[in-house]
Amino acid sequence: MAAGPIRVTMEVGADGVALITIANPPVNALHPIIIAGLKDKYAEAMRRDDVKAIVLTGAGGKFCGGFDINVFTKVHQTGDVSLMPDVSVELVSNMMEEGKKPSVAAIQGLALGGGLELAMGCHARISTPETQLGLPELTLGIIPGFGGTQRLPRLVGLPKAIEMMLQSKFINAKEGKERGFIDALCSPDELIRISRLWALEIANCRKPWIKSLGRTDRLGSLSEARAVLNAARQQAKKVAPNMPQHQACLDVIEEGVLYGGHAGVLKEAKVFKELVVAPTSRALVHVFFAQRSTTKVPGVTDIQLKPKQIRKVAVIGGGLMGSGIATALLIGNISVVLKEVNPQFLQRGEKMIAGNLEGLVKRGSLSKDKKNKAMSLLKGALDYSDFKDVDMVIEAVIEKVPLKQSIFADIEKICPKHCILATNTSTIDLNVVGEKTNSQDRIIGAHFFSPAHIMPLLEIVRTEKTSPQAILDLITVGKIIKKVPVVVGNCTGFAVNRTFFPYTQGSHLLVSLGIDVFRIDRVISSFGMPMGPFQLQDLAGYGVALAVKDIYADAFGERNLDSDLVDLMVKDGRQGKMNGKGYYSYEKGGKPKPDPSVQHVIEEYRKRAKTMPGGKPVTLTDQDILEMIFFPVVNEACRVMDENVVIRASDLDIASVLGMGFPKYRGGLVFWADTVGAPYIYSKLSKWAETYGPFFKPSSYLEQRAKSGVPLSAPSTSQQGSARSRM
Ligand SMILES: C[C@H](O)CC(=O)SCCNC(=O)CCNC(=O)[C@H](O)C(C)(C)COP(=O)(O)OP(=O)(O)OC[C@H]1O[C@@H](n2cnc3c(N)ncnc32)[C@H](O)[C@@H]1OP(=O)(O)O
Repeated sequence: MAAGPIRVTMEVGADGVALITIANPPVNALHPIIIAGLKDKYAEAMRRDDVKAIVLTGAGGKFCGGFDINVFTKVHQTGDVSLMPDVSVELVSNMMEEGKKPSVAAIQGLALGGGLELAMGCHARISTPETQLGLPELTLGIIPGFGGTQRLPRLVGLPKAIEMMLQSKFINAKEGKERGFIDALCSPDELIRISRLWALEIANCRKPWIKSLGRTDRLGSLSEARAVLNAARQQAKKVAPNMPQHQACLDVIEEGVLYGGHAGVLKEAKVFKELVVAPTSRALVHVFFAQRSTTKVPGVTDIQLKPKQIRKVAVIGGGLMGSGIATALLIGNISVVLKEVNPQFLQRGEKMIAGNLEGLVKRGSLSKDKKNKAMSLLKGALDYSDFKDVDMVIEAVIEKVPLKQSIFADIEKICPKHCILATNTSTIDLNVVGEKTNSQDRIIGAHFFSPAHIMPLLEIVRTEKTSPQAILDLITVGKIIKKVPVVVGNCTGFAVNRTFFPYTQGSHLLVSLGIDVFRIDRVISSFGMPMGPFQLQDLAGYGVALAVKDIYADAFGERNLDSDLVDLMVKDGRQGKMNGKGYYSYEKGGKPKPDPSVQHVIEEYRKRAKTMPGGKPVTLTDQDILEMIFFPVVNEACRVMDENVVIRASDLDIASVLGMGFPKYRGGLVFWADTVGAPYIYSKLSKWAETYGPFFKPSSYLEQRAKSGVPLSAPSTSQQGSARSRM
């Protein structure tokens, strides 16, 4: 047993209770050392005559965050599934549940995944009320592997267990108690004492000695179980069509319903081993760690700076973005001054914020009390008098350079010296925004995605002059308001919009070649994007597309595709979802319907584009369509990495997943591209560049990676001193 922070300890009290404690900060993950320690201590406890009963708990106020996910990464790197220790049968079933002495789980903070499965192998569960309980394994592309698929349905009933596993929904211990899953609730101070007494009561037959796996009372009749499972299968087919773990989890649950818990546990172990090496698990485990590494920023988070407290933020502009940003800050308990130019606009902004908060209450993600508290932190303003003590300003006005420049010149004079001056611009160069100030070190981009109170990504844009303190402070605010911050360099479109500019343009090029708009959308949605590029354009509104057109043309030169499709749409009286008329037609409350009357606009576009070889539509497979849209995006991602706009490739994976809805189960854009392979992408792009022009021309980064066989995601050896670095 390791002597360091990773260890399992056992103390036997005079009462005859052995207290076994898991210690592996920060979440007591079940590292193989912990598993070995648990087996060791359980064996000892069973052997010793002075031990009558066992209490299992976690150190530092947390029970356990589940099996150590780092081990999955090792399995993925080596392909060696034997790195997974046998826990399900050997430890949980044989040593704990079937052990000759009773075990009680003393739960605090969280019991997730393998942690909750250990608790379910105990004969009773005592918990503090707010403890989070859940089996989130499916989010990692696997299923619970320590018996959870069998014990959870037996403890909370089939429908609730399926919801908790398939949707990875947590419940708190209070709800667990109502469902009979948790035996008693108590305060943290009382937890161990009460758990010890409970364990002794079981040992003395004064409380029931319950083995979860043998229970059937909560499973319902066979026909009821079948109906629940079938409904869940249909639902999974709809919401997770490309993810094998959902159907696999239901199959394993069904095995246990039909043939008993033990048979279910055996099938679970087999299926778990198959899934853990499958591509979905590789991708999702990659995303888990990638998401947590975005806030590790060299030169910022590793130089012992302390984040300043941000208590009050001014948001300039109460439009869609400004009010969304204000909403996110208010929910995070940060006071907001919302500044507008006239009372009408201010009122509209305040109304939008109230509406956003109300929407969250309706969805059940915000309590009424919290909504009222949030509203009480909001103050409207028509001038800068309330800016004297703000810690941060976020400007969210329309994308006009002179307007932004004059705002920044004004706020520099009024705000305190420590105040961070942030802009929510999605395209304009930050050096231009701050040109008329002497505060370049405090100027930073806080690029939220719409709707800002819901979308999880916060792109933090730094220039060469932005101070590490300003970056750290914005990262900290981002975390407080539950966003995933990704720090990127300053360039046109920053990381997300720049990488994805060919996404829309590629879809236009395909249309000009004669491919049907709705087929393109279907292919892209079946790949896993939330919607296709045309539906997305309808949703975003054509204003954005028109506003960035010239900016992209200037910045991207010959690889920019000049398309007038949107201009023609506008000329035809279409504004997308906004006026109910785009590529699709929209009725209130209804689903978007492909609009056949858009065809004449498309025909006109094709006539003008003259891209079809010999004037005839080209024939493409669905795979061609997918590749012709995504490979140019990967190509731009290569340039973004080459210029160090992102710190690491995995930041672009997270930005693509959270900012664009790239399917998480494909690991993000660059991870996916590496599974396809740089040589293949390079050869395809080269061929298309010859046929269709420079839009497809491979970047030198892609060419070099394709020829050297080095993955796209591997850090470049010359990264530090790159002359083109944007950091
Ligand atoms: C066989 C079994 O059925 C299989 C399993 O048990 S699979 C594992 C199931 N468990 C999970 O999926 C839980 C994963 N963890 C989480 O959801 C969240 O980390 C949490 C809710 C526990 C805590 O969240 P939060 O407080 O925001 O902290 P967060 O930044 O996520 O995590 C803190 C650190 O713990 C690490 N960590 C959390 N859970 C971990 C785990 N199960 N294994 C390894 N490391 C873990 C994180 O990587 C992070 O490390 P870092 O500081 O070096 O970046």
